Amino acid sequence: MRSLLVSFSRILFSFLNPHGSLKLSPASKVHQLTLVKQRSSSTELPMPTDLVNYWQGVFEAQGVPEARASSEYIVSYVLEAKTFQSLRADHLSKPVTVQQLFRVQELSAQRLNRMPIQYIIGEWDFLDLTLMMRPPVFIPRPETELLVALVIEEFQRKMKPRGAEHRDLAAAEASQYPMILEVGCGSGAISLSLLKKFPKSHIVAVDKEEAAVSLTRDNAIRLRLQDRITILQHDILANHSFLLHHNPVDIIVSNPPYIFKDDIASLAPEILSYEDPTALDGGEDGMQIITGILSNTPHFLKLYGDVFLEVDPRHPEMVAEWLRIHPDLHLCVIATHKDFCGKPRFLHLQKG
Ligand SMILES: C[S@@+](CC[C@H](N)C(=O)[O-])C[C@H]1O[C@@H](n2cnc3c(N)ncnc32)[C@H](O)[C@@H]1O
Repeated sequence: MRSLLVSFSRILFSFLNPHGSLKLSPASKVHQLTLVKQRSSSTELPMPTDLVNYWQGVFEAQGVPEARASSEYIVSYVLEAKTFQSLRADHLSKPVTVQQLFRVQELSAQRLNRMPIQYIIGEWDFLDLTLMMRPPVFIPRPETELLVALVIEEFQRKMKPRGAEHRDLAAAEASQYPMILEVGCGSGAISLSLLKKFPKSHIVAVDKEEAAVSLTRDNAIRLRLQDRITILQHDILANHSFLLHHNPVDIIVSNPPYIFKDDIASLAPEILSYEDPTALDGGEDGMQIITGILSNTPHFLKLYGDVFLEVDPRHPEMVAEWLRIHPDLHLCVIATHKDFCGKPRFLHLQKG
């Protein structure tokens, strides 16, 4: 019994010191003793639930946000399950292996360095898609799912024209396989979700960054959607010659970089240290890419075409003001939609 305790303590010691420099709080030390006591009577390796509890304690002690969720994601990933809840009973009822224990330690050390969990496990769900994630490409946020839902709603509304709303039959038919341009595709979350929903659509997805273009391409291939998407590395603020080969589109959609320059420094360490600043920084007033997109609508967008944008809650008024001094664009704000927190987050504009 004594040798069992000693060997488990050794394993535990190394797994308690993922950095060597990590200082554990007194609470974690108490937890360490409890864990040894609980497990030493049966086996020298911890059970998955003990491991989750343990790393949750370490993350909490070190001020890592979403400590429980982070710990559960890491342990379930190492045990090859999507979520901790989906782990089968036979997994939960036997101790982890030494390899699994060290893999959890390795990934947890990354989390202690504030790497987002999405980069650690290398994938993330967006609507009904599982997308690969790679730093520094922007990690899709839950509110962007609402942006996609708005685009889908608008398509579906146009597919069922009635009475006075029925502009013309050709437009209604075209809306069944709309041509779409996404500016700033990142991991491909928006474009690929729309392609999945609209099996006849074609999308042109552009991004300034090579890492984003390459990740969108890899995700498109993984989801077998590569035949209906044209992915281009392009800066929307540069000339638009890239679109000379493409017809104007029915829809432009974008979740552009829209953070005000002064707000960038106050973002969480997860974002500041790992995500590409190009994906976030919208310039002094957060409007740089937004106005870049709107200024290009004469070249990109069909008459009666729609623009859907995710923006900062201060932007809807600023965009309306900006459009007042750019009447030549013939764009009008159709609606502003709120996010989960009730903040004005999405703009629907139309050309006509
Ligand atoms: C907030 S991220 C959105 C990514 C993805 N659409 C999503 O919602 O998860 C903004 C994206 O715009 C790209 N971007 C920034 N400036 C750009 C520009 N001038 N032209 C094209 N893309 C740009 C960034 O590289 C980044 O991938």
